[in-house]
Amino acid sequence: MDKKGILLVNLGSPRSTAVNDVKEYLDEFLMDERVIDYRWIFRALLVQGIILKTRPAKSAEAYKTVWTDEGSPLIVITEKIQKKLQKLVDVPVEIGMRYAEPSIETGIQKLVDQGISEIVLFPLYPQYAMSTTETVIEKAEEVRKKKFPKVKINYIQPFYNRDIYINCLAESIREKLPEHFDALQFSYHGVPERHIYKTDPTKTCNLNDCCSRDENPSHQFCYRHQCYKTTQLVIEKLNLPKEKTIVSFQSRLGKDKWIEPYTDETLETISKKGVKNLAIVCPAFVSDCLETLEEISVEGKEQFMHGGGESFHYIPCLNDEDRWIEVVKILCEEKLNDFYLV
Ligand SMILES: C=CC1=C(C)c2cc3[nH]c(cc4nc(cc5[nH]c(cc1n2)c(C)c5CCC(=O)O)C(CCC(=O)O)=C4C)c(C)c3C=C
Ligand SMILES: [Fe+2]
Ligand SMILES: [Fe+2]
Repeated sequence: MDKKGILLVNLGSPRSTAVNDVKEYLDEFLMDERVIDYRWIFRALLVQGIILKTRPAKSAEAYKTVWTDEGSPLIVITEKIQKKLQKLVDVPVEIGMRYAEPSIETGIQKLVDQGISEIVLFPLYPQYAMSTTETVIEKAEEVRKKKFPKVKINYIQPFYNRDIYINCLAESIREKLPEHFDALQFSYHGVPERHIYKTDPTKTCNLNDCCSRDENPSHQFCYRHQCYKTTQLVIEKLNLPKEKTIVSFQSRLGKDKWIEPYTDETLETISKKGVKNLAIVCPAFVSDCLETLEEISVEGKEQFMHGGGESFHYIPCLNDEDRWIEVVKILCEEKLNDFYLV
């Protein structure tokens, strides 16, 4: 029988906080046509001609504030997830990053070196976007066809609305919520509006009321809907009144219109609406990273306090919590079993 293995795929981080390493990482990341989706020549002009001239130095400073002795939080946490999962399953588990090292190719190679020919690949993103799940699958397929044509890969689909995930996220939030808070904010990574229009096969999403409708064929590829759905399901589990919750989108880049409302603008203004004590969680990320530890916990806190806020409580990602590892195990096992059905 063919030997099976698991590859956990996360976004990836620079090799170090040196400006040149950050530049190399941003170059690979932003030249991905599913991240900056302009024609190659315009993408190259924007990324190499403008962004990479100034951003690497600024981002390197930001990375220095979150970097640990073991390395980038995102990589270190993904390794911890791998180690804990490995204790629970009887097939080899490796990790791969969409950008930089250890790459998806390195991860598949490590599995192949152990005699594995059937891989369950888990993109560690709850919600679908062309810059999340889609780019991971595209890259893995490119690598598979070029280097490992005999290997079969079974992909785990976005799990933003799965009961086991929602229960896990809700319990994790419940444990970490402070006793008193005026609102719980769900801040998701943003994407340009154009990405959502582009990936909507039904061309019906208007990025407005339709994202919060219960049934709509566009939802399968609508990142904004999936973020709202995760939020709705979690607040139902937590029994929170909807008025005590806020959804927003963070980490804009460039001049395009990104999905709204924007986290930074929300943080600066909500105290005027009576939110003085805020709890905030970032469910687009399963592991803490630059975007949560710096952009939200540090910059976001400053924005909120500057706007008149009184207390700011950041709720960490699921990281390597045991209940989350259990969910990862169940989702992987479903796909491992799929191989037996084919
Ligand atoms: C969680 C899902 C993510 C989506 C969707 C996403 C889209 C997206 N990101 C950029 C630009 C940048 N993102 C950066 C960091 C970053 N992004 C994600 C996740 C998503 N990105 C993570 C987990 C991280 C942190 C990585 C780490 O090492 O900790 C960065 C780099 C940092 C910086 O310079 O600010 C950029 C740039 C775009 C343009 C985009 C959608 C089109
Ligand atoms: Fe990002
Ligand atoms: Fe939508």
